[in-house]
Amino acid sequence: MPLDNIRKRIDEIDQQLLDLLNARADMVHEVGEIKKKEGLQIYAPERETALLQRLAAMNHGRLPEKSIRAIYREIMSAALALEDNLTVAYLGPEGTWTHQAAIKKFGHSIQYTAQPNFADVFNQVARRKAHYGVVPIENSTEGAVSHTLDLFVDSPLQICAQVLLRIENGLMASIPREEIKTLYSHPQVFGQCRNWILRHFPEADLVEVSSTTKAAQLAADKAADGAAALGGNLAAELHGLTMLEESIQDRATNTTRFLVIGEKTCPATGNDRTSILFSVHDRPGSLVKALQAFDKLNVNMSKIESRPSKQRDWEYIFYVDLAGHCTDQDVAEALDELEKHCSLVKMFGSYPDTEE
Ligand SMILES: O=C(O)C(=O)C[C@]1(C(=O)O)C=C[C@@H](O)C=C1
Repeated sequence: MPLDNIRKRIDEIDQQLLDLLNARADMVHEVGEIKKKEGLQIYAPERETALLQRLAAMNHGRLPEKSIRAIYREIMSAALALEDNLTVAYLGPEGTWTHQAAIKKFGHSIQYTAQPNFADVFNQVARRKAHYGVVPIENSTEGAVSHTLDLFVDSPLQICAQVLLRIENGLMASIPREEIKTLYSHPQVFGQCRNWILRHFPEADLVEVSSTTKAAQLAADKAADGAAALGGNLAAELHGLTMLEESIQDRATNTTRFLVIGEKTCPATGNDRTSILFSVHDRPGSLVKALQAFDKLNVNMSKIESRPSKQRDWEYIFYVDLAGHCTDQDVAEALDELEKHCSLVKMFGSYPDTEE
């Protein structure tokens, strides 16, 4: 077919697509009205998971699953913006990895509000200034983000979804590599790039700052003093820096898991994860007995962390992730059993155990 004819055909298909997208938007508007009337959550991760799985199974065309997911992420983002002026708080400033994780989960049509620290992300959601919040919880190289864990102890908020993001850090600056004397970055990023720093900049001063975007800003402002930053592409772009070296993290698969927090948790999808915290009585064997609850009911524990309780010295809170949903019979029974051995048990969410 000649090029002009093909383009004419594309124009016709686009017209059909647009009509269909608007027909979908009409239905989404109705869903929004029902949700408002019945006080249901606007964001429905369980529905999104089912929809994406169904589309992947149905798709026999030329488009790869990755592209279908990206297109539908934006279609659902537009839907969320239509149903309500959906607002998501994240650990800012703009350009941080958390910002990128939030966009990966909620797309470009909704509103975002950058917060200066973790506590403010929780507060914005608890005070209903934002519908949801996005915070990092653990990195595959550096481990737990303890600040986030601590905030769950007293928070009424629940986890409703997770996002996994591959973290590719680079060296960015506006000066040549030989002039670099100081490296700015977030402590987690220094941890993720520890060996690379030792190999390439053993003499440099390392200065920890609150975010990679802040680090990029300082690298731009203090270039004359030999400043550079470690962080992602978006932070470099925002502050007009050049990426002098990409992908400098010690592990190529370096990934951070982020959580979406809101007022309610998510219904079961068949592939879920449940996050709880507990503390045990100060008696011999009590931690072992508590953990045996999971073994007894054959519930897989995918993670355990401990943090000081901050109530009494040498008293700890344990954070555990379980495979399954809190409404699954085995998980529910294991939690009942756990309660018998603990001074405190708190469930803070069951959500789809997505791989991205
Ligand atoms: O089905 C819903 O509950 C909707 O709100 C619609 C829709 C969609 O676009 O399909 C939009 C957002 C939700 O997170 C899930 C699905």
